[in-house]
Amino acid sequence: MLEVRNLSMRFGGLLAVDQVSLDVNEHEIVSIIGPNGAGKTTVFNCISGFYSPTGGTIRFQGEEVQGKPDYKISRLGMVRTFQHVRLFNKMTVVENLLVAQHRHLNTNLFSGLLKTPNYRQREQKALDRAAYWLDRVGLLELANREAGNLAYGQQRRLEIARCMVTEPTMLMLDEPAAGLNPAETRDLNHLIVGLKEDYNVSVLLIEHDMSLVMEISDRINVINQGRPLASGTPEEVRQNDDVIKAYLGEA
Ligand SMILES: Nc1ncnc2c1ncn2[C@@H]1O[C@H](COP(=O)(O)OP(=O)(O)OP(=O)(O)O)[C@@H](O)[C@H]1O
Repeated sequence: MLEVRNLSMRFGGLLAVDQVSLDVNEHEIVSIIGPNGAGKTTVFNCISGFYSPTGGTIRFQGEEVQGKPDYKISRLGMVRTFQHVRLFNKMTVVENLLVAQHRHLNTNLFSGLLKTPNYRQREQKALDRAAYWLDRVGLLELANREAGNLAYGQQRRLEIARCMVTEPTMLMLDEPAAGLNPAETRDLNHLIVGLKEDYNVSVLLIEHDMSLVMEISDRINVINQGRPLASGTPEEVRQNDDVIKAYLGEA
């Protein structure tokens, strides 16, 4: 469903991403790993429309999307989280999920002002979806808390719920386990696998926590200094000499 070919991104004199190709098929969890500064987040930013890549093509469900703005890409069904949590801290937990749906649906201003029956119906559906996802990620009891007051692990789950209320077909997670304790990381593992199994979303994941990556990934792409280093199943990548060298070099 996602097909990235020869993706490149140059920032002035720095070639941060150099000819990276990767695929995500339906019903797959695919990870991107690599040492710090390898270019993982830049790849994400190009795919999700935050950057316009300087080279290569990105096809999502057959359509070329490179250079399209992020809101258009998310409406095609590809949504992401960020390395650093980006919630509306002063809004409540449930409001965060309602705003996400409004932005996604491009709600017509006039139908909103006039509160047409159709608008009310959509509002109710948005609320139902928000409640459903809060329950699914274990935050329903905290629906009316300010998002900024949640514990860090809860904020991470809320971010995932915020993606899921828009009913994506592909979820992109940028270091979702960063800052989580081992128990929270285990819960996250179950949550991500559950999203794939129960809602048929494909997942593209950047993650430094190797045990999580190895456990849940169907395939892994390794990049190093912007360039593709290896790809394959967790077992293949684990045994790849270049990968071992790159990681030992970093340590
Ligand atoms: N907007 C930007 N302008 C200039 N350089 C950038 C920009 N974004 C990233 N870079 C550079 O591109 C390179 C790759 O960065 P990137 O954040 O993609 O790496 P990463 O693999 O995600 O790293 P980490 O694991 O530390 O998050 C780095 O050298 C970084 O400094």
